[in-house]
Amino acid sequence: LDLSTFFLGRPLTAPLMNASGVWCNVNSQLHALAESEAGAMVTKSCTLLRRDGNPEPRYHTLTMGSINSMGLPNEGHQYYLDYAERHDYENKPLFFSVAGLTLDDNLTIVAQIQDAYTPALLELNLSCPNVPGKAQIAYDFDALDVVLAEISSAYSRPFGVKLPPYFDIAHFDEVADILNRYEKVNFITCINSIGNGLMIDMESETVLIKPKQGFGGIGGEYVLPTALANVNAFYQRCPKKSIIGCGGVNTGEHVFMHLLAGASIVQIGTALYEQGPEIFERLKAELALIMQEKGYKTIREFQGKLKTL
Ligand SMILES: O=C(O)c1[nH]c(=O)[nH]c(=O)c1I
Repeated sequence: LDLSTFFLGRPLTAPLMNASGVWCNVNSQLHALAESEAGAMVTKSCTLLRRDGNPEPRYHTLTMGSINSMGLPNEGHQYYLDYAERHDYENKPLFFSVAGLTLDDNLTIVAQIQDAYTPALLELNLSCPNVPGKAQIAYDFDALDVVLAEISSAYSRPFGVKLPPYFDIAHFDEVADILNRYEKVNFITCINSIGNGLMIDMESETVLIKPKQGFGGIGGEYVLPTALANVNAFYQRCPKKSIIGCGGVNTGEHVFMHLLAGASIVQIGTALYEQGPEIFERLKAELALIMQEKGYKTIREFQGKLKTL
């Protein structure tokens, strides 16, 4: 059974990786991912300088997922550049997530990635929902266009964007039109958490997380239908780009659905946070079993081949 899928022309040993922000803040976590069955991995979104992030509690498990308002805690971009220098790229590709607080910060970080000649692939995070006072770039279509134009002219290599979920067909159309004007945008990662949800503790009649009066990004099972829709919407609208699926994956069936909807790689967030990097072995085995039952020898036989009625 060939579980490998191709991404930007390179075969991956498995179509699985972590979602940025989960199990990838510090070297010990990055090392564990490098040693895991994941076919690729991504660093925590970084800012120019180190950040503590929001006050705790800032993550909480929910019955069908998670709520988080981490607030972009990270070790600063140089820390991840240092990791990228040591990473074994023959073992698995590394994605480098960037979420600068300003366009200038993004340009500074991207220039340093460029100068580092690192093989890491840039995943530009345009969808962090949890920095108070910072609206998501990807929900401001003019700002999105400007950022992509600036990064495209400052960065000479292919890169990708991490998008928030959209909920309106007109928005899929408009964002895809913008993305298709940037040929350097080689991949699109859908979705980031569904921003600014709220969950309540019945006993204490209180919110679950401290930042932003309890408002935070929703992940896990709750977001699977929205994630599949965004993967398929951009898969259909951006035929020259690869789609990385993220959102609601906890079983081989969920992985299969993301691949069928058009994803080349599937990222794991909440379930990885809860279960740790052993999850990749389980998901690989579950996907292999599903493929066997369906008579598929390779992922290419069904990838993107979702049928309509
Ligand atoms: O609060 C965070 O650090 C965070 N949390 C998310 O759910 N998505 C993001 O892109 C980020 I940068």
